Amino acid sequence: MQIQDYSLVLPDGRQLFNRLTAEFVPGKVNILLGANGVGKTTLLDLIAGVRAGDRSHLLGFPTMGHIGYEMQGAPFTGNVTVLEALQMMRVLDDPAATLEVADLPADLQAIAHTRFKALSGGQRRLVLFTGICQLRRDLYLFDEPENGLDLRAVKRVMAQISRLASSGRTVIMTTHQLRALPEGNTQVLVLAGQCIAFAGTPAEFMAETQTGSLEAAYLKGVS
Ligand SMILES: Nc1ncnc2c1ncn2[C@@H]1O[C@H](COP(=O)(O)OP(=O)(O)OP(=O)(O)O)[C@@H](O)[C@H]1O
Repeated sequence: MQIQDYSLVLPDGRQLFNRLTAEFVPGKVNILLGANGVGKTTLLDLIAGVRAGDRSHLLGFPTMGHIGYEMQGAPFTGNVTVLEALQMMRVLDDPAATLEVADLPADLQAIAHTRFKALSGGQRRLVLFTGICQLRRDLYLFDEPENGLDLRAVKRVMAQISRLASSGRTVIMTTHQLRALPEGNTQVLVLAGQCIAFAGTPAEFMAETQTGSLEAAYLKGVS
């Protein structure tokens, strides 16, 4: 899955991408890093097809119906319960599917009948994440999936993302939290200077920047 030679100028005249080329490795967690405002969400929106753009620069990506995208923000109205929200997402794949409280991850069972308007921000994110993961998709896009989650929830989310990749699905995620990344098969892509400034394994990133941690590599790599 590749983006080739993609340039984008924003409506206010700022150039966001300049001949950006990126390769996302199938069956891996591809972790997109970069400073605030550098264009990570814009790239995910483009891949997902929720942002208009010249798609001739996108090669090998599945079509929209085969992509699961956890965007920032919750797409449900306040009166929908957690169980109803997950049920609604589940029928996207299988109209006859039913969901019981016992089918939910342990951390969501206790709030299964709570309405969205009564959930915390982190709980809303967890519901949305869980709903996306229960869909069978070839490509999953997660935009800062750890955002607002407590440490235990972050571990569950990252473990689930690792499982998606080890089951052969491709994941592209953005994050600002380098201390809690998915384990296993990961590739780091650093978006800086309007293009992908580095792509490789976390170990290669540290070797290239001659640093001993991913945080140090990031700070050196994007400067
Ligand atoms: N609706 C919009 N209209 C105009 N400009 C926008 C819009 N949304 C985003 N931008 C601009 O596009 C640029 C990239 O935004 P984007 O959300 O992709 O960055 P990001 O790398 O995901 O940032 P962050 O890490 O803060 O989430 C920013 O400079 C932002 O000002």
